[in-house]
Formats: sequence, structure tokens, C-alpha cells
Amino acid sequence: MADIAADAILSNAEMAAADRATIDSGAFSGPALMENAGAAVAAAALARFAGAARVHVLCGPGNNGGDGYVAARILAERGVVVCVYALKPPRPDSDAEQAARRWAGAVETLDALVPHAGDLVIDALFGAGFSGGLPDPVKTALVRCRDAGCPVLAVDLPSGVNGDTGEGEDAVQCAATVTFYRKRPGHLLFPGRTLCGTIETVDIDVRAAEPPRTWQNGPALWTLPRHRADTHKYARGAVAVLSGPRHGTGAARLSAMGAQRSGPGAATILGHPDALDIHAAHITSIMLRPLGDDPLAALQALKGLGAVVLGPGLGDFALARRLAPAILIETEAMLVLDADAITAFADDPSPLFEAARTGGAERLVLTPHAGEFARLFPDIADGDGGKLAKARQAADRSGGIVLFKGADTVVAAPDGRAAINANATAALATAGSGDVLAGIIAGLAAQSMPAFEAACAAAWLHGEAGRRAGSHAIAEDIADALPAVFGEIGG
Ligand SMILES: NC(=O)C1=CN([C@@H]2O[C@H](COP(=O)(O)OP(=O)(O)OC[C@H]3O[C@@H](n4cnc5c(N)ncnc54)[C@H](OP(=O)(O)O)[C@@H]3O)[C@@H](O)[C@H]2O)[C@@H](O)CC1
Ligand SMILES: Nc1ncnc2c1ncn2[C@@H]1O[C@H](COP(=O)(O)OP(=O)(O)O)[C@@H](O)[C@H]1O
Ligand SMILES: [K+]
Repeated sequence: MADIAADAILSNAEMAAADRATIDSGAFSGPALMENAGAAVAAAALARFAGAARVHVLCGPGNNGGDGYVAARILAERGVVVCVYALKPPRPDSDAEQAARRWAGAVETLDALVPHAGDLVIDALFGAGFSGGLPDPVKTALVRCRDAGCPVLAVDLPSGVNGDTGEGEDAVQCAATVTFYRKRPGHLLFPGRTLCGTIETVDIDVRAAEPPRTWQNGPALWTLPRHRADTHKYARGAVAVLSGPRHGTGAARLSAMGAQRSGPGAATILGHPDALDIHAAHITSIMLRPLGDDPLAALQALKGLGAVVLGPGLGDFALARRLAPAILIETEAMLVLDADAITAFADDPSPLFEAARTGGAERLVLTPHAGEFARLFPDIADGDGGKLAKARQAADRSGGIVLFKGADTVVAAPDGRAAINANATAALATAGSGDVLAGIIAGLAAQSMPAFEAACAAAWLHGEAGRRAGSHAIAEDIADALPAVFGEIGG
């Protein structure tokens, strides 16, 4: 079986399929995989919590509990004082039942659990097989762990966190989580990401059944454009940003600044003359052009146009409704649709989505935050499934790349590929930061980077720039940090 990239993310079902495929291939048995998993948990407990007075292992009825019994046995063999508690006995004839039989000590009910501050709790109640809400005895036990203030080490996932969505309102905050083979979406989506604490991903000899379609976003996922030594500014591609009115020009400037610093040869702001006067007082290397009576013609007149940013601070919904489909159908440029230009299509997105399909080959990138997402895709926003599934549904419907912003930004393509971004910090939660991001996407797309890759790379670079700029950065600082980030990763 071919192995998959280290940054691949598997859903609960994909992980279970990998487990089955590994067992069916004859390479490893279920009990052998469980032994590996439990041994990894025991090793993490010894390495991270060596001074624990006692280790309480809470076991559920499935294989997650099975891993717990294995870890308990190995820790006890190493001389650790271990107490085991079960919610229910393991499922009959399961690997977990075998593992439980090899645990020689007592098994108490969860209500016997009395953890103390110097103890360690190993949470092996539920993992990849969990859905719905936690049973009351589990909630009570987890509250006791929290109140005792002892660290919790989660097996695979903190119990109560849904591996596919990251949802998990009753889960306890864990100090660390040991997961197996590849991460689940719930390790990276909030609140799961926070609840996991430090995540350790260990190889337990599982091999994937299918090629992945979800990844943790990072440089392994895309290749940045490189400039040939003999290039010139038009060969490097050009970005156009549509400006808002005189009293709302800042957002377009921030997009243009993000675009410019992402490597294209030129960035131009187009707007009404009174808005351009304001821009002229602020900027030097960004070009300015009047929008005129025919905005499409003004765009088409730009040499080497590769991407257009439409929306930041735009204010003019009618212009967005007219221009977005025209850009997709009548130009070759990539369209990054953000902010007001997303809201402009809230009542009737079909002309946009039709144009995205007519324009072909992933020419549209939508960059909604949660509020804009709910305006454009109200039924998807209200529906079941987490942020990853919602972003995928939106991409499928729109025919464009959907970059669903937030602390756990998800980028999804109509063909099902998706990436979860995990390097961004709260430094980005500052006005105008999304405008810079839209510009970075356009800057990369103008250099012929495909839309999905451009959106993923932009989200990651934006996150790195935010880190570098520091927790009190403003949007301009995020843009200013970009050249150093590109320099560091060799772009
Ligand atoms: N994949 C791999 O390669 C490997 C995986 N391994 C391990 O297996 C784990 C997955 O095991 P799993 O599939 O048995 O699921 P698990 O998380 O134990 O939960 C299932 C049990 O919980 C129950 N249950 C669910 N929701 C509930 C609720 N709301 N309230 C109450 N009950 C609920 C559910 O009940 P049922 O739905 O069947 O009635 C069932 O009894 C994985 O996380 C990892 O630790 C390793 O051993 C080695 C290799
Ligand atoms: N807590 C956070 N951690 C990481 N990134 C964040 C956080 N909050 C916001 N962001 C990112 O900051 C940007 C904010 O964009 P947006 O909401 O459009 O703001 P604006 O319209 O002011 O530019 C998005 O890229 C979003 O993903
Ligand atoms: K668990």
C-alpha cells in the first residue's frame, strides 16, 4: 500500500478505512495496531508526565478504550501506580475486549474516580468513533478531572471532540493528545484544536486506503512562483484592485499592498477620480487608473492582467454584481471576491456561480468570513457538519475556491480538495487583515499559480506574516512583513 503525505488529514471514516485496509492486507492485525497505539500513549505519559503520583486511565467501550487498557498494562509493568475505570465493558469479541483481558488489575466504574492535582488522567473514553453528546457519567468524570487540576492526556482525541468537525463543548481541556498515523480535521478545527493541547502524531504501522483529499496547509502543499532571471514586470503578472469611494479607500490600498508584496510585476488601483486623489496622497509604487464609464474595459486595458480583487471597501453592490460575472466570462484573469462583493450576491448568487462555471478552471476565489459565508450560503451555514464540510459544499455549489476565513481558515476546491490552515495567530484579527489576504491571493494568482494553491499559499503566508509582525500588528504591518516571509521560505 502506498503511503500518503505526512500533512494529509483523514476523516474518522477514512482513518477507520485505513485501519481496515491495513488489517485486511495482512500486514498487521487489529490487536497489533492497538498494542502499538497503547504503547505510544504509555510512552507519551512517561515522557511528558514522569512525576505523576498515579495514573487514572478512563476507558470507553470501543477501540479507544482498548488503547487505554494497553497503555494501563504497559505503565503498570513500568512500575507506575495505575487505576483503571470503565464507562461500560468493551464490546464483546472486539480487540478492545482482548486488551481489557490482558489488564490484570481492577476496573472500577467512573464514579469511583477521585483525581488529585499531582496525578495524570489518560482519557481513553471515546476517539474516532464518537458522535453526538457525552453521556452524563462521562461529563461528571471530566468535570472532576478539571476541578482537580491534574493534566489530562487524550488518546486520539479529547473525548467529546468530534474528529470530523472539531466540535466538542463538553470535552475537558487536555494537556496533550496522542493521535495515530495522521491527524483528523477535529485536531485542527476549533474548539478541538485548543482542547487537544500539544498534539503528538505517532506512526503505528497503519497505511491509508485511499489518496487523501484533505491536508494541513503548509509549504509542502504548493510551490511558490519563481522569477526567471530574464523576467520583466509584465511577465511577472499584474493585479488590479477595485477601489471604494472617497471615504473608503483604505481597504483597496491594503489589498494592493498585499498583492504587490507577493511578487507580481505591478498592482493598479482602479476607482473614481475623487477616490484616486486620496490614494495618490498615500502611495507611490501602486498605479492608479480611473474606472470610467466602462469598468470592464478599464480592466482589460491593463497590461498583463492576471488577477482582480473585487470587494474590499467597495461599497457599490451594483458594480460588483455587474463586474464579477463579466470578469469571469470576458477576461482570463482570476477573480478574488471578498467583503462587499460577496454580500452583493447574497440575494441571488446564481449569476456569479454560473459565470464561475462558464469561466472555467477554478477562476474564482471567494474569501468569506463567517458572516459573509452565512449571507452567500445561508442553508449550508445553518446545516450540519463542521467548517470543513461547509467549505466543501460551498465550493461545490459555487464552482470556485472557497477560503472560509477565521482562526481555523479552511480552503476548499470544487473537486473536493481541502486544506486547513493552522499557522495563523490572533495577530491577524485586526481590521484590514482580510484585505491584505485577498491581495496576496491575487498577487500569487497573477503569477499563474492555480487558484487552490494560491489561496492555500496566501493563507499560510498571511499567517506567517502575522506571526512575524507580532501580536500588536496592524494590517499594514502584516503586508510589510511579507517580503521577509517570502525570503525565509525561498519564494
Ligand atoms: N483507526 C486506527 O487505525 C486505529 C484506531 N485505534 C483506536 O480506535 C479508536 C476508534 O475506535 P472505535 O471505532 O471503536 O470508536 P471509539 O472512539 O472507541 O468509540 C466507539 C464506542 O463509543 C460509543 N459511542 C460513540 N458515541 C457515543 C456517545 N455520544 N455516547 C455514548 N457512546 C458513544 C460507540 O457506541 P455505538 O455507537 O457503537 O453504540 C462505541 O461503543 C480510535 O480513536 C483509536 O483510539 C487504535 O486502536 C489502533 C488503530
Ligand atoms: N483568531 C485568529 N487567529 C488566526 N487568524 C485569524 C483570527 N481571527 C481572524 N483571523 C484572520 O484574519 C483575517 C480577517 O479578515 P476579515 O474578517 O475579512 O477582516 P477585515 O475585513 O477587517 O480585513 C482572516 O484572514 C482571518 O482568517
Ligand atoms: K479519547
